[in-house]
Amino acid sequence: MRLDPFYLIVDSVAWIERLVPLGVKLVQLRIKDRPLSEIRADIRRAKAICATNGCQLVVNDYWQLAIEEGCDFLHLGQEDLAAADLGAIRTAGLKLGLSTHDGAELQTALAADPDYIALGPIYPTILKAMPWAPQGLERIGEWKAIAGNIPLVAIGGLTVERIPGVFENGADCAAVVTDITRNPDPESRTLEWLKSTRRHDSVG
Ligand SMILES: Cc1ncc(COP(=O)(O)OP(=O)(O)O)c(N)n1
Ligand SMILES: Cc1nc(C(=O)O)sc1CCOP(=O)(O)O
Ligand SMILES: [Mg+2]
Repeated sequence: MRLDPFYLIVDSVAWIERLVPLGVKLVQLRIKDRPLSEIRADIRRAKAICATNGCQLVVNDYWQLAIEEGCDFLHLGQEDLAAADLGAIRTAGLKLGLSTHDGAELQTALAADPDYIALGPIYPTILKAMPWAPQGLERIGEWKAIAGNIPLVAIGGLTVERIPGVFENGADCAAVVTDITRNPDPESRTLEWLKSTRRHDSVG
């Protein structure tokens, strides 16, 4: 499966409305701590915006809502995966991306036959507290050698300046939150990400 090399992750549909029309082709809606009714409404709206803009929407965590709302791509962490009904997810035709942070998690992820594997945090992240030390760039190559044809997403502390390193070490895709959402000019930063990642698109 081909994955766009630029993976934007945001915490509201307002960000999707603002940034996806700039040319983003892969976006994750990662909402935390909001009522289910609001998350459902945001998923519905995000789905419509993404369809209009030819962008792949990935829903984080909320696998039942993703099924009920007819979405087609889901991201789960290891704890999410343990609590989810993988059969129901596959029956619904959802593609599935999985987080990994160590070798055991990579084996668990591979056993679930994912559509991509994410490795992180590559660098320190300010988004959330993480028990794992930064993986560093070399770990990307180790993961790619094991993951083979499964697309590999690098995540955690990535910036425009750090893009070349992750692709040179074997990542297929670079995911980002704060380098864009906490930038004083998120639109311009998104355009910089689009420009810098495009040259790493295996399709061209
Ligand atoms: C592309 C991508 N990679 C990793 C994560 C993290 O997922 P998870 O470990 O479940 O943590 P939360 O994002 O749910 O806090 C991700 N969301 N996306
Ligand atoms: C949500 C998330 N998951 C990670 C993992 O390693 O699984 S790192 C991360 C945060 C990514 O945000 P930023 O680009 O701001 O560092
Ligand atoms: Mg999760």
